[in-house]
Amino acid sequence: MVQVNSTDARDSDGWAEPIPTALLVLADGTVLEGAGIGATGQSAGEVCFNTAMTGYEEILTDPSYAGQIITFTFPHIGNVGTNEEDVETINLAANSGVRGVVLHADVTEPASWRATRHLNAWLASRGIVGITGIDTRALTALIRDRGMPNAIIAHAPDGGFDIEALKQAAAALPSMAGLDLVPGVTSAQRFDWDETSWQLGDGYGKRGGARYHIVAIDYGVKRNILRLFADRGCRVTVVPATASAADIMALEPDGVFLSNGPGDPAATGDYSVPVISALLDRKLPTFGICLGHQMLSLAVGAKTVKMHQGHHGANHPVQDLTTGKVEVVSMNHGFAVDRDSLPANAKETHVSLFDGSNCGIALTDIPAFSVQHHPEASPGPRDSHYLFDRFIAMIEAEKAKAAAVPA
Ligand SMILES: NC(=O)CC[C@H](N)C(=O)O
Repeated sequence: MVQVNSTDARDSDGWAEPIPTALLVLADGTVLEGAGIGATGQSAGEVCFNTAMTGYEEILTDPSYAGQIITFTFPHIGNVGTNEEDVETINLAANSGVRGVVLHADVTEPASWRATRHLNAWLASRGIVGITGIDTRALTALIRDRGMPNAIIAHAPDGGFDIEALKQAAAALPSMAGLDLVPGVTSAQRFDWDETSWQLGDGYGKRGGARYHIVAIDYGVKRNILRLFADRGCRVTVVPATASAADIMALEPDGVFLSNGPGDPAATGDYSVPVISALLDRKLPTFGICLGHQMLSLAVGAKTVKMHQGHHGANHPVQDLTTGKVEVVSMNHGFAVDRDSLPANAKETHVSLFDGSNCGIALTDIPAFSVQHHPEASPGPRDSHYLFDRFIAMIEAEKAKAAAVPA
């Protein structure tokens, strides 16, 4: 059984007998014992592993992780504490993302001038249940062998658990396949975004004049995506996932952005595909990231499939087939576009060098492209920032074409 350092209970001989104060109960009945951190209580999700060595706060606030429990393979989670600035979700009031955190070591003490809070207190304040003392290497190996299991994560400081009830609850959890989790994370209202990237000494900035207007459909958007548009002189209007094509066209966008987000892309098809198809008919420049990439692919008739172990990390090699260049990227997805289902007008542009899965498409007859990875790099390497410039260049080219057409 795993080593725990939890409640300091002593038996009659005076020996410390650690009582597990948290459990991770997998759907197959496996019970992993550890010490609770963060919020008390229990929550449920699909367990994935994330190999990123930096950026746990951005990961823990990425709405794409709704419905999932993250096992971090890096051993120093907590080392830079937490702050108010690195939150990625738009929805500050609640934890609309990850359902739980699994660590091997205790939370590392923070050592960063930007830290305002210890990770443990921050997790509790956001209602995120966590467990430490887990053999994360063994859990990662299990996920590699058997795929991402459903689980219940439970934290009770007095160690009082009804293990049979937890096993039953874990076994009864629905598969992530078929789950539409966008309604739980999308914004309720339309809003404007003008914040630009963080600079040492200045913090976040504000956009000056605007060159282009981007309408971003919020399926669970991350802040840094919006900042990278603002950095490039774009006025950004964020609209809820329920916005119609007519609502979006009424805003007169120069380009449309399809955001990242949680859950099974195919389960959103009833509302995402008709809107995206209608926008594609208008030949508006369109750019999608992650869930947005999967939705653009669905809109042109391709299929998505559930992956065995998914891709979650900040160190994944992806090749841009249009230039031949390899970029190291941030990844977070459990579904993938089936390249064999791509129609003739969708060209594969990016491919994962880990497993060969599809990582990007561009349409040949419409100015639209999308990628599976996270070019916003928050967290992660900045190799893929060029995709935002590629999108701006696409908007410019379309404007030049329209201007060249004789009236
Ligand atoms: N980051 C994302 O947008 C994730 C997309 C989708 N929910 C998946 O798991 O594949």
